[in-house]
Amino acid sequence: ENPTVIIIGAGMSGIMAAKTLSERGINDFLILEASDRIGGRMLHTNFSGYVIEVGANWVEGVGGQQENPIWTLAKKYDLRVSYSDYNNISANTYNEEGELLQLSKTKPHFDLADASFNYSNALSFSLNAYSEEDVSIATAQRLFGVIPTSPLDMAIDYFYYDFEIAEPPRITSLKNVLPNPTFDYYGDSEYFVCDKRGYSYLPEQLAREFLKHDNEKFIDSRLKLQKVVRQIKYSPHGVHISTEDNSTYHASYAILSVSLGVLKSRLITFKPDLPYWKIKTFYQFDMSIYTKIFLKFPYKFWPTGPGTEFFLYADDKRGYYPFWQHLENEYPGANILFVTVTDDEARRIEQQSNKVTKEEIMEILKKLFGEGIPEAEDVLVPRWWKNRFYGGSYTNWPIGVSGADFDRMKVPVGPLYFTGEHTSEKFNGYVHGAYLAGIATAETLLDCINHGKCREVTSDGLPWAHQNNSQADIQANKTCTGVCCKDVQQVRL
Ligand SMILES: Cc1cc2nc3c(=O)[nH]c(=O)nc-3n(C[C@H](O)[C@H](O)[C@H](O)COP(=O)(O)OP(=O)(O)OC[C@H]3O[C@@H](n4cnc5c(N)ncnc54)[C@H](O)[C@@H]3O)c2cc1C
Repeated sequence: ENPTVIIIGAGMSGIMAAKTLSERGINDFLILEASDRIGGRMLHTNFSGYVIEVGANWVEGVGGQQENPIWTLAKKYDLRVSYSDYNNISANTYNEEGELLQLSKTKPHFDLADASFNYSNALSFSLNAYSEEDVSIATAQRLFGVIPTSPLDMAIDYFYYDFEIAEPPRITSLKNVLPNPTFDYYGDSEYFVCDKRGYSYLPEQLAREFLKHDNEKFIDSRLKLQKVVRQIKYSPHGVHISTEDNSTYHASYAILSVSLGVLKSRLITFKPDLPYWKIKTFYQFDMSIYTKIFLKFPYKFWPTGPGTEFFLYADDKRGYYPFWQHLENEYPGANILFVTVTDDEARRIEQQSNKVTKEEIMEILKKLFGEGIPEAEDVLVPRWWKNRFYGGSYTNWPIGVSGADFDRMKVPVGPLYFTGEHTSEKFNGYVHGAYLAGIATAETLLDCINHGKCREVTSDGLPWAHQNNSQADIQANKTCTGVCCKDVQQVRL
């Protein structure tokens, strides 16, 4: 039968949207998920006998005044985690020749990066306080007076920025990315998930709270797996959704939780086309690529013990296999290393064979640990960018996108509601962002269904409530930039 709401995607945000609807009395919903599982970018696999996380790995932002809701869940479900201590990275840094650098050599460079980072955070506050225009993080570094150019400084710079946000400082918004609200709100600590059940155990458990299941699997007809949505027809009367296997579904509303990478692609066509302002916003925002390449060796040849978990390699080329981690703390005896690459390097690596990638990696490891090291027995190279259900790893806020632009990301278009990590203004890119976005989008829709409070937008896609303008200002059409405030249309007709 025709449900009230169809939710597209069963990642963290889609599950939270459905759960929120269910808790608030809307039980006639349908979840259409392209893959054969719940969790989306929370994805684990078995690699040489060990469960590793191919997608989201850390609960990020722990130990602050407010508790990260994902940390609350991790505790509730007793998720196995390991504290990530990055403090010793300056003692584990190798130069371009593969030489382990003395702390006395690296410390001044890390101290300078720290000072630059603090300056950039302070500058961001002042830009925000005075509503000044946004600049990139790289511009802040120039204003500070230090631009990382040596291999060592570029590697440290990579560790400070790219390793977290997966894109370089020159394209990242200072105003919206620093200080990172995740650490600002929830605390500085990060915990690495290393649980046999996988990180996706959390969205699965959340789904079990409202979907029928037996011990093994979900048996609720409202969850349909392997349903790839290809077309959405929408009108004031509702939505008609077609999937790749030629099924069609009808509902009054749809919540799209697919990634920004999918929205940028042509996987789903809309009839009529989405408005220009909506599509432009999707294209303006960045879907970054963050790739963890796992390698299994017959024995370990890298340092282990306290303070060795992470190491940095400073190649001449910025971002060339820079950040490494061993899994001895989590899985003693696993003999697994992984290296993280992002952005252009991740894109390049996705397009070459695993054999070539392995050769490139072995060349670096031989430089660091000697020619006598054994060959990797197994290598895993995830391809998030090429995967049509993701089109990248997670979003990053680039310069040139204002808060008003961002509001257009989540604003509904008629009966189509949007959720997902990319719609979380403060926590985009994170699991907790997806979790909170799912709840927020469902609540917006509930306001419309239950109270007739449906979002109004201007013809330019700005939510009507966006500007806290006085009525007089609105009438004088003063404070709306580039948009006529009077030109309001009720999208849900
Ligand atoms: C490599 C990597 C590392 C990360 N590391 C971290 C980390 O350490 N900590 C952290 O907090 N976050 C991390 N993240 C980000 C985090 O995983 C995401 O922010 C979060 O999981 C996104 O959830 P979502 O529900 O918004 O989207 P998704 O998880 O992408 O869910 C969307 C769902 O829609 C489905 N779908 C797509 N297209 C269609 C279609 N046409 N029809 C039907 N269904 C469709 C997808 O299969 C998917 O299940 C990482 C992500 C990646 C990829």
